Amino acid sequence: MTEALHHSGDVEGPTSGHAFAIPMRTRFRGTTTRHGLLVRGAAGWGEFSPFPEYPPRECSRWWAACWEAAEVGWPEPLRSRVPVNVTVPAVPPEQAARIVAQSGCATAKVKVAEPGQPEQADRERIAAVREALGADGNIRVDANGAWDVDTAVRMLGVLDRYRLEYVEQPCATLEELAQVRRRVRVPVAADESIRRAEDPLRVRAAGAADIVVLKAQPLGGVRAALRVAERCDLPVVVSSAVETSVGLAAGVALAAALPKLPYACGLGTLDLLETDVCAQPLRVVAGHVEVRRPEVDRQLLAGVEVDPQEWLLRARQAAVAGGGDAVEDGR
Ligand SMILES: O=C(O)CCC(=O)C1=CC=C[C@@H](O)[C@@H]1C(=O)O
Ligand SMILES: [Mg+2]
Repeated sequence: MTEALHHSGDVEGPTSGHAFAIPMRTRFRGTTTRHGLLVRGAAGWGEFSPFPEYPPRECSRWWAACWEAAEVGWPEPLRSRVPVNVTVPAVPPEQAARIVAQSGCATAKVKVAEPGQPEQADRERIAAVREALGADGNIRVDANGAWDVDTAVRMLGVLDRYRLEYVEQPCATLEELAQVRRRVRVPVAADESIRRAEDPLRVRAAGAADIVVLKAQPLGGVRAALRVAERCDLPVVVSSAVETSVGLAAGVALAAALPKLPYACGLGTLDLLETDVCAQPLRVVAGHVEVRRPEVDRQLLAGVEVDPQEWLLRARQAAVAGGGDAVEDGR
């Protein structure tokens, strides 16, 4: 595919691109289809795939990441492969155990506090994951900010019987994270408080986290995420935004460029999608993902392609809302 990214500069966004709709193997983050836009620029393919409810101002960082991938490229890698965790959605215990057993990963990140599910479902899922991982495996849980402080303290007391590596975003606000940190043994990782914040750096001043979750697309690209890591000066873990191999390649480039990688990365999410747009997808092999940049396969893309107009408009609105951040963030 040879077309370049047709755009009137990064401040006005793309005039051409390929929108996709890919079914998911299991419901994750409240959806069963992953949507987004792929654009081809001088440096390669970029993915713009903010979640549907995000407003243009928040999507501006997602556009900056896409622009960096398509027009600028990424920093040189420090490693040739990155360790990854398996991602376990809010599924029944038997299915959770199967996902872990088939993954080849030594670390599992398990969704808990799923809206509409009883607390017992979390206890059963974590018990099954511990059984499947064995005593030496690492288990981290992600509540996506759904608990209040008292519920977080109580639930972490129960779930830590299975020995938790850390809890991701137990509550919604920095203040609540800081309160939970003072009351539980389990380390606290900030995710939404980083990627959805006007100022991701407030997390350190608030004493709200032991660990910072870095997602390349939501933070504005690889270089922007590296700057957040440097300024937060806390241990970091890289995680995806459940992208195709195009978007995942940015997360892999981020994990490859970090000086230290103390935690397995949440970059094994291609398995959540029924299919991909690359003939050599960034799949997990022996608990790792290779550091490389897969090419888009035209036939695979055609199989999931949808009308791009809505997504081109969304990307242009994000670019305008960013007002040129892409240039600053992308270089
Ligand atoms: O970190 C992982 O294991 C996979 C990525 C992942 O869990 C998420 C990706 C994007 C949004 C959320 O649904 C979720 C997260 O909160 O980290
Ligand atoms: Mg999270």
